[in-house]
Amino acid sequence: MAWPYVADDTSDPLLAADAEVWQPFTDAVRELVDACVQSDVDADDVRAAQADVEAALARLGKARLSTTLGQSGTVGSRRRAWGNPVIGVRNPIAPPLHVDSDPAGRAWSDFHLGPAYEGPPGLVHGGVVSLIIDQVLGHAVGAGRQPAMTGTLTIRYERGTPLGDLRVEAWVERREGVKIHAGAHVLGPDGPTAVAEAVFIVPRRFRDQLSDGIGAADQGSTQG
Ligand SMILES: CCCCC/C=C\C/C=C\C/C=C\C/C=C\CCCC(=O)SCCNC(=O)CCNC(=O)[C@H](O)C(C)(C)COP(=O)(O)OP(=O)(O)OC[C@H]1O[C@@H](n2cnc3c(N)ncnc32)[C@H](O)[C@@H]1OP(=O)(O)O
Repeated sequence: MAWPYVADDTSDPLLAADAEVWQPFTDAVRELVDACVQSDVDADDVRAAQADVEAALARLGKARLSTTLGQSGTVGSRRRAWGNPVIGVRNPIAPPLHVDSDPAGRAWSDFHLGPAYEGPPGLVHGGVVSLIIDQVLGHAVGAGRQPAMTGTLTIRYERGTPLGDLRVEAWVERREGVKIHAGAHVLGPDGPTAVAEAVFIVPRRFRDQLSDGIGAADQGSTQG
């Protein structure tokens, strides 16, 4: 199977200009989602707001991409992740996270989760915790420029993760051929709330393209 992205020739300045248009719009839709789960207005206001949203939908629906955003972007550019549900600049489902990483295989992010991510009362939905951990693990593994996918992800929920300000950290522990073992945790105000172990796999279809790095000596723990 070929590389899953359809590269285009959009320049970085054009992408940046595009992001400046879409970022504020996405932020506004995200606020709309928050209003949807928290507003306490009466039925007339809800119906009027619905008509406004339907008008916006009609305007946006005038043109549509023929592929998903993830497929249509240029490899190596920010656009590839614009639809991503954790970091995507065009996805209001994304909190969004800004993830930092280093070449040693560490990744981390300080982020905020509001009521749209609630599971148990006042706490983050466990699936959302998993979503965020998976993404940031992907950055830790991807920092070594390995095209790897999550093979197995095990999460131990130590205690409820409170809505609000949180931090996630992930690290590559070791490599065994095409398998990359990594760890992660989510930190709340009282310490770790969820601790994860993962095995990422360099998919069969990418192995031939990767002669460097794969099967290299163990990297050792890089937990910060
Ligand atoms: C893929 C394109 C990625 C390109 C990325 C490029 C650069 C990266 C840069 C930045 C990245 C930044 C952020 C990343 C963003 C987000 C991260 C989110 C990650 C995800 O959200 S990703 C979606 C969920 N993920 C899946 O959708 C996987 C579905 N699945 C498969 O696509 C296959 O199933 C696969 C590939 C897993 C294996 O298939 P395969 O054919 O390549 O494997 P094969 O049989 O050859 O096994 C070889 C050795 O791996 C062992 N092994 C096999 N499977 C295993 C498993 N599941 N767990 C543990 N070990 C496993 C065997 O036991 C054997 O081990 P041994 O050699 O010791 O016997």
